[in-house]
Amino acid sequence: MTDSLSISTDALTKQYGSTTAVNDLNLAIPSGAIYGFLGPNGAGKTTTIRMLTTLITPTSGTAHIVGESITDRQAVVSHIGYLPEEPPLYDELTAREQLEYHGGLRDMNPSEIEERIDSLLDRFDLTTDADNRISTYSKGMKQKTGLIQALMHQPNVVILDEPTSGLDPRAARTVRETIAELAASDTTVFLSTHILPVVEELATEVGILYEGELVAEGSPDALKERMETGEEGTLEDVFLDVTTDEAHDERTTEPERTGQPE
Ligand SMILES: Nc1ncnc2c1ncn2[C@@H]1O[C@H](COP(=O)(O)OP(=O)(O)OP(=O)(O)O)[C@@H](O)[C@H]1O
Repeated sequence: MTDSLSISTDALTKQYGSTTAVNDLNLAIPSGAIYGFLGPNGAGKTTTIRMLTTLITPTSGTAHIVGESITDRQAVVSHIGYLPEEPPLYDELTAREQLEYHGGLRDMNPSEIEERIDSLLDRFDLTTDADNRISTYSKGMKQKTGLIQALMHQPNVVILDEPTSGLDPRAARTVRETIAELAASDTTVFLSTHILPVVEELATEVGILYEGELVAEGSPDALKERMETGEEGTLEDVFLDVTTDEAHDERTTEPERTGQPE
């Protein structure tokens, strides 16, 4: 069952002491989806991503990436490309060296490494700076290098945390186009961002997390319809509607009400 899904979680939960950062999360994301993962600050998005990328262990529950359990770090890591909020880069290297090093870690062959680096540097307008040290880069240039690093080994699942953060409008557009192309070639994109218009434009499915729980899920259109935001409604309206304590209280009492006659 989980084999047909790119990302699946079953009652995934993470507690830090008395704080439940992620509570009983169930996701079923098919291959080629662009899944917009939303939630206010502290909702549990990064914690979820860190579990999916095997960086932290769940307190309970399970998760699979392309059918591989997150308990099998090596298998999972071979399927994913991950861009965290702060890209993991060595400041003393140049972007080209960093990417060559990463390609080696990913067991890519040298000619494939050079080919992918050249084409991605070109796509993200980084060719002229590729042989300068990362320590001299702007935030946006580091972000682009991190993104190339996440994509260069052509993973099945790409997990992006605020991928357009710090990018100028042209670079941000390139990132959006790249995300759409990845999905068109059946790569699954798990996209966490606070920039809701990007999600509205790209996502096939959206999940909204609030206080560690998934409080709404569906296509952007379906969510807007369900929330009766009206024709002018946006994903932001849906987001603001479901991420309040009042909405949360209503939801938790809802099961008792649904069985009652009107
Ligand atoms: N290492 C940790 N130790 C203790 N508590 C933590 C730790 N990491 C996260 N938390 C707590 O878990 C909850 C979820 O945090 P998380 O970073 O996953 O949220 P987020 O949705 O990614 O937020 P943001 O949008 O601000 O990045 C918060 O209450 C946070 O304080």
